[in-house]
Amino acid sequence: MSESFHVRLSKERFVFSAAHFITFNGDICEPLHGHNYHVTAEVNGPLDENQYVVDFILVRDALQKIVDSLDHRMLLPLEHPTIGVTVEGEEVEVTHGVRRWVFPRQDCVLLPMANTTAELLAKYIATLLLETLPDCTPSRLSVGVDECDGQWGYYETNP
Ligand SMILES: Nc1nc2c(c(=O)[nH]1)N=C([C@H](O)[C@H](O)COP(=O)(O)OP(=O)(O)OP(=O)(O)O)CN2
Repeated sequence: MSESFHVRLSKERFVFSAAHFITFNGDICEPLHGHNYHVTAEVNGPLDENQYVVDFILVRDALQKIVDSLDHRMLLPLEHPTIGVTVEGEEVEVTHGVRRWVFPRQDCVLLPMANTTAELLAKYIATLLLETLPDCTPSRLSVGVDECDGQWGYYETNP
């Protein structure tokens, strides 16, 4: 018989409201728009001395901090092949072809990813979560990001 345990954190307050745009199908670029993103996380592993996979509270508080850091921000990809993102003092200039936007630096989150899709945002959040919880070494971590009422992108890792 094989058995496994996991915990899942899926709370109403794991929400961030942020603006973004992505490109798709080559070089089609969305207009700037926003989402109320929802986040969930699932952690697998053996039980510890408390009979926990991991303390809900630790994961809850770490995930909440990450979610809050993305709330009310412009999400910008630093590794996009055709979206240019340049920090100039207190401003961020963003270009794509002939289009150009300028945002206050403090309103932006500059993200190490090629496109701000739900999938890559889920990977970013999972990576930060593992960094924030060095004592948590799950056999599997899955993070989901919902862009709009049921359109989830997931990232899963076996660290
Ligand atoms: N697999 C993915 N597919 C798509 C993603 C993604 O991140 N992963 N993202 C998008 C777009 O960002 C788009 O904003 C989402 O599409 P849409 O449902 O049209 O979003 P709206 O906020 O406009 O929702 P409405 O219900 O139409 O108001 C596309 N695909």
